[in-house]
Amino acid sequence: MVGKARSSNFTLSEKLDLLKLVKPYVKILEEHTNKHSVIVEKNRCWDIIAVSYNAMGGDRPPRTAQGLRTLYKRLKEYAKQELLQQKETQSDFKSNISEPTKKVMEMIPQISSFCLVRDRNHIQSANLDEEAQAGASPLQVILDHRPVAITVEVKQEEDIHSAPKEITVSKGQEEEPASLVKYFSVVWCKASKKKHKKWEGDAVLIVKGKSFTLKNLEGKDIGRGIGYKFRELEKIEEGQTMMIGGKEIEVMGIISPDDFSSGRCFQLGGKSPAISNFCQAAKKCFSNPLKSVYKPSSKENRQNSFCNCKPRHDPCAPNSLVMLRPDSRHQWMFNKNCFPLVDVVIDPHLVCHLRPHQKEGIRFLYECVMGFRVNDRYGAILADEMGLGKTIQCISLIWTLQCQGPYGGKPVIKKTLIVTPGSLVNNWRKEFQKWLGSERIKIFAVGQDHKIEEFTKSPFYSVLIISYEMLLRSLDQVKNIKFDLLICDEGHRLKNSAVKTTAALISLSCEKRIILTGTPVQNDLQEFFALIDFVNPGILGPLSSYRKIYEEPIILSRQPSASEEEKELGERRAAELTCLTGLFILRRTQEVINKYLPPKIENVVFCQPAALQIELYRKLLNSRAVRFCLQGLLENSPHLICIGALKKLCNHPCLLFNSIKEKECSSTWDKNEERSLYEGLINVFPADYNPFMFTEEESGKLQVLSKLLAVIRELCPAEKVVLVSNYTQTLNILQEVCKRHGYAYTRLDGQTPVSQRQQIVDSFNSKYSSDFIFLLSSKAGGVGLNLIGGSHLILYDIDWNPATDIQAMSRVWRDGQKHPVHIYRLLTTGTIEEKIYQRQISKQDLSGAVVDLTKTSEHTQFSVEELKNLFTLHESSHCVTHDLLDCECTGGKDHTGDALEKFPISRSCQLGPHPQKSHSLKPLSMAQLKQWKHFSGDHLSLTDPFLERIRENVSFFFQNITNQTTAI
Ligand SMILES: Nc1ncnc2c1ncn2[C@@H]1O[C@H](COP(=O)(O)OP(=O)(O)OP(=O)(O)O)[C@@H](O)[C@H]1O
Ligand SMILES: [Mg+2]
Repeated sequence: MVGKARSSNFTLSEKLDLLKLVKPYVKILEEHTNKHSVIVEKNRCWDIIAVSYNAMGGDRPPRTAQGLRTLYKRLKEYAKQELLQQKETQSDFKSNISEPTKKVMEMIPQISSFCLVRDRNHIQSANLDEEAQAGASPLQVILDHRPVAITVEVKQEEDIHSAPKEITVSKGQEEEPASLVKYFSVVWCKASKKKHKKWEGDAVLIVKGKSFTLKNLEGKDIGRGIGYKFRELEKIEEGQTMMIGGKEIEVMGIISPDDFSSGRCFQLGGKSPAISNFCQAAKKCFSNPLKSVYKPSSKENRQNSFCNCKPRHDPCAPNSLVMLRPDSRHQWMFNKNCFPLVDVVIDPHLVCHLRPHQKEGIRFLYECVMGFRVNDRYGAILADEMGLGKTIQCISLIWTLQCQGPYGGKPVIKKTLIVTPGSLVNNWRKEFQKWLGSERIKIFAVGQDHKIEEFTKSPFYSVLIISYEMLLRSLDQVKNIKFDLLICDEGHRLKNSAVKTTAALISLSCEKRIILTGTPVQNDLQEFFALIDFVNPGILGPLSSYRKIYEEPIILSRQPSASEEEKELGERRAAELTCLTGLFILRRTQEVINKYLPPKIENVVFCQPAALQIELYRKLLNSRAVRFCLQGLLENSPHLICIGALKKLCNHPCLLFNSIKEKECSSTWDKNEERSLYEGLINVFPADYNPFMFTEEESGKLQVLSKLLAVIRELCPAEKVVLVSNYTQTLNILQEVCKRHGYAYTRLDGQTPVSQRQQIVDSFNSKYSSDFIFLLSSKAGGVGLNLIGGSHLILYDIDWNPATDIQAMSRVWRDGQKHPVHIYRLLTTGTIEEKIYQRQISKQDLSGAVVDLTKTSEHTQFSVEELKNLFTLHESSHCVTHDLLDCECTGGKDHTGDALEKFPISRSCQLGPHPQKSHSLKPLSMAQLKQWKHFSGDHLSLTDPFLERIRENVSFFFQNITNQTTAI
């Protein structure tokens, strides 16, 4: 398929592809061949090459069509030689070719590979691999598919520069046109009479009726005008040069509405990543085309290298997991020494343990880091939901790349760096040992007794595991080690490129980068950019253009006031962004492993507040501080102090008592906002109140908890409980309860030394452990932990951020869990806790609010209306959340609501509407909650023995069972 037939019908994308294709040729030819300044007029495709080059070049545009033709001839010659070469593989034909030509040739795979990517995505789907396999040389295939062989008609330079016509402003007589919108790709410069224009850049011209907008390729408006003669605007066509709004423009092509609304016309622009990276890639190609793939030394005998070209494991064995073979483009770039292709096969020792989604995940990671998926990009984001085994997928990848490779079987990597939260360093080490034993691979986990120097000195270790904190401290040492693969576990923390950790990781030169995260990465478009830019630097262009092209239209389209047009544009841009990034992001939901897991019984338990709590609550709501807040006097954020106090009270009144006493003693008490909140509150407590002698009866939730622990102990004596709170002080109270009841416990919170964390986890998970309770501060160290020793998890308090709670709840229901899992989420009826829960499940749906693991309630913004709602106590309701569901049941019998949806289904992802899956770990929505079984505490026959025993203090339950077939 030589491109003749397509010469006159090129889309903008194709033209720009072509520009990228030819630009380096022009440059090189300009340096090394005779310069013939010939203007190409008729064929706009060639023209755009010359013009755009001109826009980037010096004063006098080269416009060297002749040079291009010479180049094309050379390419053809080269192709011929290449074919000959297939017959005489031993001789090194390249040595006969002159230096500049050689350079051009070396660039061919880079250039054409770029075209392949674009072809696949946007232009056509030429099956190059198939043709390559059918015997054509890679180069021949590439040449045949590139739109290079087009007819060139040459005109004299003088012909082209007729004076541009000025588009005239309408005198107001014209009738209003139909608002058809047209888009054009143009080059522009300031108006001048010079013959040889110095084009200043590419742009997109949008013409609508009598008005126009000119946007540069970063999406910024650089010109606007209204009141033009629409008949003239309507007539604009390809090739036309004109003056508009004080700028001279030349129309290079028509942009389809589709290319505009997807934003594709901007991606391919002059300063866009595509070009700059392409140029970089071309440069790199001259220096070291093999990159980190094994490169034989010049002395190395090819014969020798061929010795180990058998696959390490049998690719034909039943159940073998064989990786994708590199395509012709990849071979061309990375197998310059023509090593034989060897199948990369995952070690069967691992494969026998892998779940199907994990096999798919390994294939995905392999293709990303090898650069199979996106040309010259080696990054990936594995965003599987929590507990899906991201660790084993990475271990399989590391082990494979370290021992194998597609070219002559040579290993692709030598050293891997794994950066992870401190509490997971040892978990990684253990997982390596679990899946590979201690002989196959030598792992070094940096810790107090294991200094990084040991790793540097020893040739045995190939994997370094280090915490984010330690990485910062020993960055200089880490930088001195050459790592070929970098894995960032719980990598959503890299979402802010300004933070030190991200900057440190960016400074490592490793190209193959993987981010692992169980938290959705698409909640916030800027954070999304940071993560993408980390794994595949520059792929979305500079942040400024990303904002204009994607973020702004997408966010605008989500505003309630968005016009149909804005909505459509936003959706298209979101779809395009998903499509662009989807090649290297993989996310699977919990559903894929549900079938391997025991049942999960999830309960939301609404606990009646104790009398003392109600009294204190009323008093707090009547305080001056709360009244100020409701008047909108929110300077110094007094509302956050009020919220904090109410939350403490819900956990236990003694926490509030402690706070008041603490403040009373502090020197700033008089000036403190807290004074207006706490005034008179101490009198509500009994005169001899001693917070250390707190009782369970003083807190509704504590009463329920205490009963719950007793019934678990009684009904399932062999099972254990994970008890979660986000507050250390609350954990102290829970710990005291354990002591009082004689329950053996262990505890992990922010203060637990990193070196001890894994030991604590292991000991709890061990069947020999006598611990009944694991006290966990979820925020301080919950991420990534496996607490499968526990089969009951109680969430004592609620966080604003649903992700924090989901993180905590995912610790027990995961691979390896033997018992049915019971999850209890305790909320105090009618209080702020219910409101936070509602906000988690409904408010965030409506606003599309962004959740952030690192942000605390201190960052939460509220309107006065919202504060009014937060600062209301609903004393007479059994469950305000149920009241909001619009459910006609009275809670008197088991009820599963109908599908009536008052609230929209949760959408945690900003990149387009995704259907909510019931078992995925996304925050629950109101509509889904309504589907849960629900009943009031005085319901007559509770079938759940655990709930039966705690009902006395409970006003309402919601229950949902996953994997019900085998439940309880
Ligand atoms: N194929 C498997 N067979 C048995 N157990 C498995 C398998 N895959 C993973 N596991 C176990 O499942 C548990 C969870 O795996 P892992 O810690 O890798 O999850 P994750 O995806 O990293 O979750 P998180 O996002 O919470 O960190 C681990 O104990 C792991 O050993
Ligand atoms: Mg993990």
